[in-house]
Amino acid sequence: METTSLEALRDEYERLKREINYHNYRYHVLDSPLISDYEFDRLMARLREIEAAHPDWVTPDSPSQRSGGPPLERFNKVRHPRPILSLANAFTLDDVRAWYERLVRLDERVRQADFVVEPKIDGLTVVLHYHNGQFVLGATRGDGEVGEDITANLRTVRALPLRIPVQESAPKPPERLVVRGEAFITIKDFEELNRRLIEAGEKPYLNPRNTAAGSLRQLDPSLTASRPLTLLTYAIVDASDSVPTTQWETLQYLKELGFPVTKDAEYCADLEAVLDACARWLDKRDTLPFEADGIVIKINDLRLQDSLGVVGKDPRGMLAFKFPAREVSTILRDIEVSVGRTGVLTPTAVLEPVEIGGVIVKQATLHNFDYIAEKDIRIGDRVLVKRAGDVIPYVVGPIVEARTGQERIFEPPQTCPACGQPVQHYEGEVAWYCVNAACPAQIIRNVEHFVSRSAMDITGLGIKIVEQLVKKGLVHDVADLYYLTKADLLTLEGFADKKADNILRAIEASKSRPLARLINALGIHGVGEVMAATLAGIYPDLDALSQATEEELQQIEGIGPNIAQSIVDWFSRPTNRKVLEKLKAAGVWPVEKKQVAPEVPLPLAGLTFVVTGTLKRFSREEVKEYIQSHGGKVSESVSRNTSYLIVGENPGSKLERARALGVPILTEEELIAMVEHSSARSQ
Ligand SMILES: NC(=O)c1ccc[n+]([C@@H]2O[C@H](COP(=O)([O-])OP(=O)(O)OC[C@H]3O[C@@H](n4cnc5c(N)ncnc54)[C@H](O)[C@@H]3O)[C@@H](O)[C@H]2O)c1
Ligand SMILES: [Zn+2]
Repeated sequence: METTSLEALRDEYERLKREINYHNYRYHVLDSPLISDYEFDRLMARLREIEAAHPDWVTPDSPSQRSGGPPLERFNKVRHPRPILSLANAFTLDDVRAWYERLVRLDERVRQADFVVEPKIDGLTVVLHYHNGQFVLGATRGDGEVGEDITANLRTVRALPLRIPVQESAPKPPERLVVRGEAFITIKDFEELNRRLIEAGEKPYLNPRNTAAGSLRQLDPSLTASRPLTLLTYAIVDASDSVPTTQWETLQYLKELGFPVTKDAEYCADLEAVLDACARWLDKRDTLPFEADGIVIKINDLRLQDSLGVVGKDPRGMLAFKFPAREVSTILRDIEVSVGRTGVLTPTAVLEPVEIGGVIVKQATLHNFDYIAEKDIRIGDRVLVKRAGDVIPYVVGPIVEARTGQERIFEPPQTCPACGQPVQHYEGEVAWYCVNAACPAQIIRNVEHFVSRSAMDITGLGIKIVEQLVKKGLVHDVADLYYLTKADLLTLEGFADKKADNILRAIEASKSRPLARLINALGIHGVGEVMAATLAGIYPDLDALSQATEEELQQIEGIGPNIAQSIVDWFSRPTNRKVLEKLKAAGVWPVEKKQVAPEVPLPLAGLTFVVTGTLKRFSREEVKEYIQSHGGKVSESVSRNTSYLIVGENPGSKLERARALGVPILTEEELIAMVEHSSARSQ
């Protein structure tokens, strides 16, 4: 090697050591990492590569020679009875085979060895001391030799037995027993914790691991107690009496004593079984209730394992097989907003391209504008991006500690990115909408809805044809359908005389549809079939409807302030008015004879309703307004005072509760029937 490149390598090595030591400090001491574990592991892998080529460069202060971080000053120190070691990593099945081959060369007995594989819980190592069955001391790993005394905090962890054996019938433990385990937060509890924080207007946590670590290292145990920490144990560090000599028996033994032990450990008779388990676990990882970053492969015979010794901080007889990365950090360059087919504005993260689990990711979802605000995600932030299974990559949140001050707060746009028209927000909904009937981003869907069975019912105009019409520029809004000529249609793929004639005839026939269908066909937010029929019963034509005020509309049964606002807003938009003019000019202008609505007592007066699941004819907002306008009350939760539960598709836990309380259950059809029946009766 030339001297210059050797010097450069040496520089890189020194730089890496500094960088890794800094990230170790952020992760282990501050519980506040700046990069993802995946990126950290890559730095470590590079360091090891250099050290393998230049063993003479390695000094005791190299991160490869140390485990964890030094204990914090504010805690009492605990010297571990034996070093609390780390694990070497494998990223491929070949790495696992190579590990095995190395061991066999070192000790022939490994050829006969059996193994245990366990999920590698992404939490915090804890070392638990028991004296005469009493929990007397609990420590963090610290630097592997000396940890922090967090006994008071660990006492608040419910899964930790304060006295063993938990069951009288179990064997009596040795007088002194030191057990190693992992403290962590389950994915479900973590999400629940974040949900509560967001509700309270506080900032959510970024990941379960650092939340668990931070929670256990609080000076105030009552803070720890308020966090949903749990525990799994997997090893005996030290004992004053004889204890099992295999890993498999150790797990059974710990369980007998009353310690929490994973249900997912597997016994493997040989290397083939281990490799098979590694492959299976790549899918199985998602079934775990906690985050796991891999599985740990352990030689079952603990004496053999011990005799193989340690390299740096890693015992030779164990290996971590790491799952492909799912979370990587990168820079959020920009936030782009697009409008979907339903008119919903959706923000997308434009990322500095980054590899996650073998795929280059350049974009990720940010869900909606509320999400960006709740997580305080800013343009220019270093963000964590997650890509798991088939899920579209999404931004987990910003790494606030990495901010430079150059980040920009994102403001949701006031206008639609596709058509430039002002966007609309509805009370109680997260989304922002473009409600322009001529918005190019929504035209295909608008036309599809317009021609559908429950709207203008234009038979033969399927999705493929609608797409062609829009793409060829023959249709810019729904009114254009009535200006199509036979010549236009014949330019479409697969069209001959007869097909064109049929479609023109169907379009012509739709002109005589009743007003209710036309109102439904316009696709006004919050106005479905039921509401359209109500409106058509009151207003003779679209001119009359377009002049209705919000106050006036709110007098109508089934219409509350949101839908009233949505209707008035729709008719006030110049682009939508133009569509109406074109419809009128084409003769699509049904007129209803006006009925005089008699005074009727409200049919749902005195009743309280709760709704669960997705309804077919109403949105949540609509059904609420429908019930309220008919005199009923709507409540969020089922109680003894609930008169009826309205059930849609995929109902939630409210259904079980209603059944338990004997609350009668209705479908939405039954609700409508109830209203109409009692209206008819009272007339
Ligand atoms: N993002 C960062 O800046 C940063 C910095 C430092 C370290 N890290 C991360 O921290 C980890 C390195 O820490 P490490 O030295 O503890 O190594 P490790 O996490 O790779 O492996 C060892 C640890 O695995 C845990 N473990 C979980 N389940 C186990 C089981 N069933 N059997 C045995 N052990 C089990 C133990 O706590 C043990 O300490 C890596 O994941 C690394 O990416 C990240
Ligand atoms: Zn638009």
